[in-house]
Amino acid sequence: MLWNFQDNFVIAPGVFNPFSALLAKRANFKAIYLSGGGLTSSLGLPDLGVITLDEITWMLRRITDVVNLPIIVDADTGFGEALNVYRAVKVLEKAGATAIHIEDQVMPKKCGHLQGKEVISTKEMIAKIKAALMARKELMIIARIDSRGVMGLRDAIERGKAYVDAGADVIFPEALESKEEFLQFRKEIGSDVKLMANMTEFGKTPLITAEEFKSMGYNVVIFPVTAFRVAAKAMEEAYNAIAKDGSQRSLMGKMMTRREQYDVINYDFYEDLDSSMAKGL
Ligand SMILES: C[C@](O)(C(=O)O)[C@H](CC(=O)O)C(=O)O
Ligand SMILES: [Mg+2]
Repeated sequence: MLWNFQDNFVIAPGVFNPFSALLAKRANFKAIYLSGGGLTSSLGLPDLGVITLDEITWMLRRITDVVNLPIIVDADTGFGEALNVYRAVKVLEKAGATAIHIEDQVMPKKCGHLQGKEVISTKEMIAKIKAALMARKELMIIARIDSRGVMGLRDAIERGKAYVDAGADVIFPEALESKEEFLQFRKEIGSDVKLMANMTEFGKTPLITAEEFKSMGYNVVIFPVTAFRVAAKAMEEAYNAIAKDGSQRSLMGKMMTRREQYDVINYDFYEDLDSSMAKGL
């Protein structure tokens, strides 16, 4: 689905499968974010660039099959060099991505909020951005800068300017460490550049609200792994309770009911379709 930037400010919560995406839509979000961190964890894998283009595309297709919302896709480093970025953009756009972000880390990439990251040169990243622009039809290209934790804020700002000059549609300064840094980044990059912020937990960025990001002039804010982390804790509790009590009695009040679950997946539509088929329509 095409991006509608008319609002000029969008909150995109992270999703990691179609069910989570359906829940985000029911909560009235106008866009969603397919998180590499959430997806890899749900596969029992680390977010170190070990999943393939095919794997994320498969999940993107499953999500866009059932949820009609703009979706930003985490394309990590673009699955290789500029040539791989070119192909990734073709494939992800065809599978329904509205925007993708590619980041300037070397492989193996890491979560942007961890220590020990390394970045590629500005020149190499510009080649990736240009390849992405050549490949896209309408997909938005978000350039993620991972250098704040490696070379400092000044380097991140300079990269931001260079990525804008290369034609990136949106700039994503990763893992800034305070509101002051977000403000300084906005000030120095200029008011006409679209900016995305990442409000992940347990990382380098303190908790900042969407409203605060909006007032600091950011255009998109993602909450990439929040729902996954809450769900993970709830699942852990459920397994432990069953293991301990041999019963789910203590969990009943915490569950989505069967009715609610079926409403999310539009169950009745399929039942009705089946019965009208049986009656010959
Ligand atoms: C935004 C992110 O790229 C993601 O994959 O969701 C991660 C989030 C996280 O690990 O908390 C990131 O690198 O910040
Ligand atoms: Mg990621």
